[in-house]
Amino acid sequence: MSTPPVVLTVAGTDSGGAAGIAADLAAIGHLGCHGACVVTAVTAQDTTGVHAMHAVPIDVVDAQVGAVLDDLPVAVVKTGMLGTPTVVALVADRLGHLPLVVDPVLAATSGAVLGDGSVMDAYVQELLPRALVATPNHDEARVLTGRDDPPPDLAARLADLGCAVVLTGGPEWRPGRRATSCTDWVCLPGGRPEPLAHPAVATSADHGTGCTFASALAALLAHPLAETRGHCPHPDAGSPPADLTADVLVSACLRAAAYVTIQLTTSSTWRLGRGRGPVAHTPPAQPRHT
Ligand SMILES: Nc1ncnc2c1ncn2[C@@H]1O[C@H](COP(=O)(O)OP(=O)(O)O)[C@@H](O)[C@H]1O
Ligand SMILES: Cc1ncc(COP(=O)(O)OP(=O)(O)O)c(N)n1
Repeated sequence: MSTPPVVLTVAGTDSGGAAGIAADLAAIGHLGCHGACVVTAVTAQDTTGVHAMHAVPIDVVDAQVGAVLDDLPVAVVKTGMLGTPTVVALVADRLGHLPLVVDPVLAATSGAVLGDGSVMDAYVQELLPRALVATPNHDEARVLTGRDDPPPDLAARLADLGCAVVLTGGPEWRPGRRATSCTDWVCLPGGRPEPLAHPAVATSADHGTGCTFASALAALLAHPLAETRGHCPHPDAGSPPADLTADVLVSACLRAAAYVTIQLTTSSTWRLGRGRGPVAHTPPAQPRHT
Protein backbone atom coordinates (compact mmCIF):
# COMPACT_ATOMS: atom_id res chain seq x y z
CA MET A 1 0.00 0.00 0.00
CA SER A 2 1.32 3.45 -0.85
CA THR A 3 1.59 6.19 1.77
CA PRO A 4 -1.95 7.22 2.77
CA PRO A 5 -3.15 10.84 2.94
CA VAL A 6 -3.30 12.24 6.49
CA VAL A 7 -6.63 13.42 7.90
CA LEU A 8 -6.47 15.31 11.19
CA THR A 9 -9.54 15.21 13.42
CA VAL A 10 -9.96 17.95 16.03
CA ALA A 11 -12.73 16.70 18.32
CA GLY A 12 -13.83 15.44 21.72
CA THR A 13 -13.79 11.93 23.18
CA ASP A 14 -16.83 9.78 24.02
CA SER A 15 -16.11 7.22 26.76
CA GLY A 16 -18.70 4.90 25.18
CA GLY A 17 -16.66 4.76 21.96
CA ALA A 18 -19.57 5.76 19.69
CA ALA A 19 -19.09 9.43 18.75
CA GLY A 20 -16.18 11.89 18.60
CA ILE A 21 -12.56 10.80 18.10
CA ALA A 22 -13.40 7.04 18.24
CA ALA A 23 -15.83 7.36 15.34
CA ASP A 24 -13.52 9.69 13.42
CA LEU A 25 -10.36 7.57 13.56
CA ALA A 26 -12.28 4.40 12.63
CA ALA A 27 -13.91 5.96 9.55
CA ILE A 28 -10.69 7.68 8.47
CA GLY A 29 -8.73 4.40 8.71
CA HIS A 30 -11.40 2.30 7.01
CA LEU A 31 -11.40 4.70 4.06
CA GLY A 32 -7.68 4.45 3.41
CA CYS A 33 -6.25 7.46 5.27
CA HIS A 34 -4.01 7.87 8.31
CA GLY A 35 -5.85 9.58 11.16
CA ALA A 36 -4.12 12.05 13.47
CA CYS A 37 -6.04 13.61 16.36
CA VAL A 38 -6.21 16.72 18.51
CA VAL A 39 -8.41 16.19 21.59
CA THR A 40 -10.41 19.29 22.57
CA ALA A 41 -12.64 17.89 25.30
CA VAL A 42 -13.17 14.72 27.31
CA THR A 43 -16.76 13.60 27.85
CA ALA A 44 -18.12 10.98 30.23
CA GLN A 45 -20.72 9.68 27.81
CA ASP A 46 -22.61 6.47 27.14
CA THR A 47 -25.53 5.36 25.00
CA THR A 48 -27.97 7.18 27.30
CA GLY A 49 -26.34 10.62 27.40
CA VAL A 50 -23.47 12.88 28.43
CA HIS A 51 -22.74 12.82 32.18
CA ALA A 52 -19.69 15.10 32.50
CA MET A 53 -17.41 17.21 30.30
CA HIS A 54 -13.89 18.58 30.69
CA ALA A 55 -12.38 21.09 28.25
CA VAL A 56 -8.73 20.37 27.49
CA PRO A 57 -6.63 23.47 28.44
CA ILE A 58 -6.07 25.69 25.40
CA ASP A 59 -2.25 25.46 25.61
CA VAL A 60 -2.51 21.66 25.42
CA VAL A 61 -4.86 21.89 22.41
CA ASP A 62 -2.38 24.28 20.79
CA ALA A 63 0.56 21.95 21.57
CA GLN A 64 -1.26 19.00 19.94
CA VAL A 65 -1.87 21.09 16.80
CA GLY A 66 1.79 22.12 16.74
CA ALA A 67 3.02 18.52 17.15
CA VAL A 68 0.90 17.30 14.23
CA LEU A 69 1.69 20.22 11.90
CA ASP A 70 5.43 19.97 12.60
CA ASP A 71 5.61 16.33 11.64
CA LEU A 72 2.79 15.19 9.36
CA PRO A 73 1.60 16.29 5.88
CA VAL A 74 -2.04 16.96 6.73
CA ALA A 75 -4.24 16.74 3.62
CA VAL A 76 -7.60 17.52 5.26
CA VAL A 77 -8.71 18.65 8.74
CA LYS A 78 -12.06 17.46 10.11
CA THR A 79 -13.51 19.24 13.14
CA GLY A 80 -16.10 17.86 15.57
CA MET A 81 -16.82 19.02 19.13
CA LEU A 82 -14.68 22.14 19.68
CA GLY A 83 -16.52 23.12 22.86
CA THR A 84 -15.41 26.74 23.38
CA PRO A 85 -15.12 29.84 21.15
CA THR A 86 -11.41 29.96 22.00
CA VAL A 87 -10.86 26.55 20.42
CA VAL A 88 -12.94 27.56 17.36
CA ALA A 89 -10.69 30.63 16.96
CA LEU A 90 -7.54 28.54 17.42
CA VAL A 91 -8.64 26.12 14.68
CA ALA A 92 -9.40 29.02 12.32
CA ASP A 93 -6.04 30.62 13.07
CA ARG A 94 -3.73 27.57 13.09
CA LEU A 95 -5.51 25.28 10.61
CA GLY A 96 -7.50 27.68 8.41
CA HIS A 97 -4.93 27.39 5.58
CA LEU A 98 -5.76 23.68 5.16
CA PRO A 99 -8.92 22.14 3.62
CA LEU A 100 -11.38 22.07 6.53
CA VAL A 101 -14.42 19.79 6.84
CA VAL A 102 -16.35 21.38 9.71
CA ASP A 103 -19.05 19.38 11.51
CA PRO A 104 -20.50 22.20 13.63
CA VAL A 105 -21.29 20.09 16.69
CA LEU A 106 -23.55 21.96 19.10
CA ALA A 107 -25.56 19.16 20.72
CA ALA A 108 -25.71 15.37 21.04
CA THR A 109 -28.90 13.60 19.95
CA SER A 110 -29.43 12.83 23.66
CA GLY A 111 -29.94 16.59 24.10
CA ALA A 112 -26.65 17.46 25.85
CA VAL A 113 -25.24 20.85 24.87
CA LEU A 114 -21.74 20.40 23.43
CA GLY A 115 -21.39 24.02 22.27
CA ASP A 116 -23.33 27.06 23.55
CA GLY A 117 -24.34 30.33 21.84
CA SER A 118 -20.82 31.73 21.98
CA VAL A 119 -19.52 28.64 20.13
CA MET A 120 -22.28 29.05 17.55
CA ASP A 121 -21.29 32.71 16.98
CA ALA A 122 -17.62 31.72 16.60
CA TYR A 123 -18.54 29.11 13.96
CA VAL A 124 -20.47 31.68 11.93
CA GLN A 125 -17.93 34.48 12.23
CA GLU A 126 -14.59 32.68 12.27
CA LEU A 127 -14.68 29.09 11.07
CA LEU A 128 -17.40 28.52 8.46
CA PRO A 129 -16.10 31.35 6.19
CA ARG A 130 -12.72 29.50 6.10
CA ALA A 131 -14.13 25.98 5.74
CA LEU A 132 -14.07 23.93 2.56
CA VAL A 133 -17.22 22.02 3.57
CA ALA A 134 -19.63 22.25 6.52
CA THR A 135 -21.81 19.26 7.52
CA PRO A 136 -24.58 20.51 9.84
CA ASN A 137 -27.68 18.43 10.50
CA HIS A 138 -31.06 20.18 10.25
CA ASP A 139 -31.09 21.28 13.92
CA GLU A 140 -27.55 22.69 13.70
CA ALA A 141 -28.41 24.52 10.46
CA ARG A 142 -31.47 26.08 12.14
CA VAL A 143 -29.37 27.28 15.09
CA LEU A 144 -26.52 28.60 12.91
CA THR A 145 -28.86 30.59 10.65
CA GLY A 146 -31.41 31.54 13.33
CA ARG A 147 -34.15 30.43 10.91
CA ASP A 148 -36.69 27.64 10.79
CA ASP A 149 -36.64 27.12 7.02
CA PRO A 150 -36.70 23.92 4.96
CA PRO A 151 -33.31 22.14 4.58
CA PRO A 152 -32.48 23.33 1.01
CA ASP A 153 -33.03 27.00 1.98
CA LEU A 154 -30.84 26.60 5.06
CA ALA A 155 -28.12 24.89 3.01
CA ALA A 156 -28.09 27.81 0.52
CA ARG A 157 -28.04 30.38 3.33
CA LEU A 158 -25.06 28.72 5.02
CA ALA A 159 -23.24 28.39 1.68
CA ASP A 160 -23.48 32.20 1.45
CA LEU A 161 -20.85 32.25 4.25
CA GLY A 162 -18.38 30.95 1.64
CA CYS A 163 -18.16 27.19 2.25
CA ALA A 164 -19.76 24.23 0.52
CA VAL A 165 -22.56 22.78 2.66
CA VAL A 166 -23.79 19.23 3.11
CA LEU A 167 -26.91 19.50 5.25
CA THR A 168 -27.44 15.97 6.54
CA GLY A 169 -30.81 14.41 7.23
CA GLY A 170 -31.51 11.19 9.07
CA PRO A 171 -34.77 9.32 8.45
CA GLU A 172 -37.90 11.26 9.29
CA TRP A 173 -40.10 8.98 11.33
CA ARG A 174 -43.73 10.03 11.13
CA PRO A 175 -46.50 8.41 13.18
CA GLY A 176 -47.76 5.31 11.38
CA ARG A 177 -45.18 5.58 8.57
CA ARG A 178 -41.74 4.00 8.28
CA ALA A 179 -39.17 6.21 6.61
CA THR A 180 -37.54 4.46 3.68
CA SER A 181 -35.03 7.12 2.70
CA CYS A 182 -32.76 9.88 4.01
CA THR A 183 -31.96 13.06 2.11
CA ASP A 184 -28.79 15.15 2.41
CA TRP A 185 -28.69 18.57 0.67
CA VAL A 186 -25.49 19.65 -1.06
CA CYS A 187 -24.88 23.29 -1.98
CA LEU A 188 -21.72 25.03 -3.20
CA PRO A 189 -21.32 28.80 -2.64
CA GLY A 190 -23.43 30.57 -5.26
CA GLY A 191 -24.90 27.25 -6.43
CA ARG A 192 -28.31 25.59 -6.18
CA PRO A 193 -29.01 23.05 -3.40
CA GLU A 194 -29.18 19.49 -4.75
CA PRO A 195 -30.83 16.59 -2.90
CA LEU A 196 -28.92 13.33 -2.44
CA ALA A 197 -31.20 10.52 -1.26
CA HIS A 198 -30.23 7.08 0.00
CA PRO A 199 -32.09 4.20 1.70
CA ALA A 200 -32.76 4.51 5.45
CA VAL A 201 -31.63 1.74 7.79
CA ALA A 202 -34.22 0.95 10.48
CA THR A 203 -32.12 1.00 13.64
CA SER A 204 -31.76 2.52 17.09
CA ALA A 205 -27.98 1.90 17.06
CA ASP A 206 -27.01 5.18 15.45
CA HIS A 207 -25.02 7.06 18.10
CA GLY A 208 -22.03 8.62 16.34
CA THR A 209 -23.60 8.74 12.87
CA GLY A 210 -22.94 12.45 12.25
CA CYS A 211 -19.26 12.14 13.29
CA THR A 212 -18.86 9.05 11.12
CA PHE A 213 -20.36 10.75 8.05
CA ALA A 214 -18.23 13.92 8.37
CA SER A 215 -15.03 11.90 8.89
CA ALA A 216 -15.83 9.59 5.98
CA LEU A 217 -16.38 12.67 3.80
CA ALA A 218 -13.05 14.18 4.95
CA ALA A 219 -11.22 10.92 4.15
CA LEU A 220 -12.88 10.57 0.74
CA LEU A 221 -11.98 14.19 -0.12
CA ALA A 222 -8.39 13.70 1.13
CA HIS A 223 -7.63 11.25 -1.70
CA PRO A 224 -8.38 13.64 -4.63
CA LEU A 225 -7.04 16.68 -2.75
CA ALA A 226 -3.74 14.98 -1.87
CA GLU A 227 -3.45 13.90 -5.52
CA THR A 228 -4.00 17.35 -7.03
CA ARG A 229 -2.15 19.35 -4.36
CA GLY A 230 0.68 16.91 -3.73
CA HIS A 231 1.04 14.70 -0.69
CA CYS A 232 2.75 17.19 1.56
CA PRO A 233 0.91 20.52 1.59
CA HIS A 234 3.23 22.85 3.47
CA PRO A 235 1.59 24.86 6.27
CA ASP A 236 2.22 28.00 4.19
CA ALA A 237 0.83 26.46 1.00
CA GLY A 238 -1.70 29.24 0.66
CA SER A 239 -5.46 29.46 0.38
CA PRO A 240 -7.84 26.50 0.59
CA PRO A 241 -8.26 24.60 -2.67
CA ALA A 242 -10.36 26.05 -5.45
CA ASP A 243 -10.40 22.52 -6.89
CA LEU A 244 -13.49 21.28 -5.06
CA THR A 245 -15.93 20.82 -7.92
CA ALA A 246 -19.56 19.84 -7.48
CA ASP A 247 -18.75 16.46 -9.07
CA VAL A 248 -15.97 15.71 -6.58
CA LEU A 249 -18.11 16.78 -3.61
CA VAL A 250 -21.23 14.88 -4.72
CA SER A 251 -19.24 11.71 -5.40
CA ALA A 252 -17.58 11.92 -1.95
CA CYS A 253 -20.98 12.54 -0.27
CA LEU A 254 -22.57 9.54 -1.98
CA ARG A 255 -19.67 7.30 -0.96
CA ALA A 256 -19.66 8.65 2.63
CA ALA A 257 -23.42 7.97 2.92
CA ALA A 258 -22.90 4.45 1.51
CA TYR A 259 -20.19 3.82 4.14
CA VAL A 260 -22.51 5.07 6.93
CA THR A 261 -25.33 2.86 5.60
CA ILE A 262 -23.11 -0.24 5.70
CA GLN A 263 -22.00 0.56 9.28
CA LEU A 264 -25.60 1.24 10.43
CA THR A 265 -26.74 -2.03 8.84
CA THR A 266 -24.02 -3.90 10.76
CA SER A 267 -24.91 -2.35 14.14
CA SER A 268 -28.68 -2.64 13.60
CA THR A 269 -28.69 -6.16 15.11
CA TRP A 270 -26.35 -5.36 18.02
CA ARG A 271 -27.52 -4.97 21.60
CA LEU A 272 -25.03 -2.57 23.21
CA GLY A 273 -25.99 -0.23 26.07
CA ARG A 274 -29.33 0.89 27.43
CA GLY A 275 -29.85 3.81 25.04
CA ARG A 276 -29.12 4.48 21.37
CA GLY A 277 -26.29 2.04 20.64
CA PRO A 278 -23.11 2.91 18.72
CA VAL A 279 -22.96 2.84 14.94
CA ALA A 280 -20.49 0.07 14.03
CA HIS A 281 -16.82 1.01 14.00
CA THR A 282 -15.72 -2.51 13.02
CA PRO A 283 -14.18 -2.89 9.53
CA PRO A 284 -16.95 -2.44 6.94
CA ALA A 285 -18.64 -5.49 5.49
CA GLN A 286 -18.67 -5.61 1.70
CA PRO A 287 -21.89 -4.17 0.25
CA ARG A 288 -24.16 -6.91 -1.11
CA HIS A 289 -24.57 -7.01 -4.90
CA THR A 290 -27.94 -8.41 -5.88
N1 LIG B 1 -31.06 5.43 9.80
C1 LIG B 1 -30.25 5.87 8.82
N2 LIG B 1 -30.09 5.16 7.68
C2 LIG B 1 -29.26 5.56 6.70
N3 LIG B 1 -28.55 6.69 6.76
C3 LIG B 1 -28.65 7.45 7.86
C4 LIG B 1 -29.51 7.10 8.95
N4 LIG B 1 -29.41 8.06 9.92
C5 LIG B 1 -28.56 8.98 9.45
N5 LIG B 1 -28.10 8.62 8.21
C6 LIG B 1 -27.13 9.35 7.39
O1 LIG B 1 -25.98 9.63 8.16
C7 LIG B 1 -25.45 10.91 7.83
C8 LIG B 1 -25.43 11.82 9.09
O2 LIG B 1 -26.73 11.81 9.62
P1 LIG B 1 -27.44 12.78 10.63
O3 LIG B 1 -28.49 11.93 11.28
O4 LIG B 1 -27.91 14.01 9.98
O5 LIG B 1 -26.26 13.13 11.62
P2 LIG B 1 -26.31 13.66 13.13
O6 LIG B 1 -25.92 12.45 13.95
O7 LIG B 1 -25.28 14.75 13.15
O8 LIG B 1 -27.70 14.15 13.38
C9 LIG B 1 -26.35 11.44 6.71
O9 LIG B 1 -25.82 11.08 5.45
C10 LIG B 1 -27.67 10.72 6.96
O10 LIG B 1 -28.46 10.65 5.80
C1 LIG C 1 -17.55 13.95 21.94
C2 LIG C 1 -18.74 14.04 21.05
N1 LIG C 1 -18.62 14.64 19.85
C3 LIG C 1 -19.71 14.73 19.02
C4 LIG C 1 -20.92 14.20 19.40
C5 LIG C 1 -22.12 14.29 18.50
O1 LIG C 1 -22.16 13.11 17.77
P1 LIG C 1 -23.05 12.93 16.44
O2 LIG C 1 -22.52 11.76 15.71
O3 LIG C 1 -23.12 14.21 15.67
O4 LIG C 1 -24.48 12.73 16.97
P2 LIG C 1 -25.05 11.77 18.09
O5 LIG C 1 -24.30 10.51 18.03
O6 LIG C 1 -24.93 12.48 19.38
O7 LIG C 1 -26.45 11.57 17.65
C6 LIG C 1 -21.01 13.56 20.65
N2 LIG C 1 -22.17 13.00 21.07
N3 LIG C 1 -19.90 13.50 21.45
